[in-house]
Amino acid sequence: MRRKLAAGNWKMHGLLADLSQISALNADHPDPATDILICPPTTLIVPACAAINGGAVQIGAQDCHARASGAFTGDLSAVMLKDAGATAVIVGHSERRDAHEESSEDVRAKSKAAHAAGLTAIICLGESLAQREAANTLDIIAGQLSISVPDTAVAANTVIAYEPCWAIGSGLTPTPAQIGEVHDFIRARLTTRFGEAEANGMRLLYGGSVKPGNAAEIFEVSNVDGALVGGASLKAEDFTPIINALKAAS
Ligand SMILES: O=C[C@H](O)COP(=O)(O)O
Repeated sequence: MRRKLAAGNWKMHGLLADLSQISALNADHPDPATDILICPPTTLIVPACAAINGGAVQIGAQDCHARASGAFTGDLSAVMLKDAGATAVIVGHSERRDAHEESSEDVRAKSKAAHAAGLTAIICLGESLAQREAANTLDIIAGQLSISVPDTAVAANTVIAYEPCWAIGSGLTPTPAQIGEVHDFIRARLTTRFGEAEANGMRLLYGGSVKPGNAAEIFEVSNVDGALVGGASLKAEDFTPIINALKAAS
């Protein structure tokens, strides 16, 4: 049985004063039936780990460099993120694929670096609106999946997040049938590549405008093992109902 995962991606939001939101989540979910992960901006990883103080909430990062160290001004390696207290790192988010022109080859290299550092890689995939309207969604997902996921992936170190670009921050969400189609497809592809035992253990998250009001319906969809949540993860009062909906679906 896969453990459910509620992951929050704070993106470029959050100051020291906002650590109180992480403390509140930590206090409200002392022994979660689901895994809870917050990926704050990198500046908050160390103080967030201190705020959690051994509690159940885990702290992750939003990106890493593919190399462990070197002359890469402004970059951070997976080894550094692990050293700071992160347990996971998001790679291949569409905002990085778009704004930083990251390719699926880049994402694979970053995922490999995450694995080598002992971090869980949360590998993001998703189609644009034009690609969905052209009925190319599954082809796009197949291509991103096969290139972005490295051979070092196993159930214990890899999470796949399906995030349709057009659903991110837009208030739009695919129908449950559309989400289920993509998640079932991803599971089948992972099974072909990694074998049933390993693929069955890999968690698949849905991301894109998950809110307290639609979370329960999304978590009923087959092969949805949790969510990667942006805006609604910033406040504990918004994220907690999503976590509770996930627990209820477990
Ligand atoms: O990583 C999170 C996703 O981009 C979803 O963001 P959102 O929940 O604000 O739509």
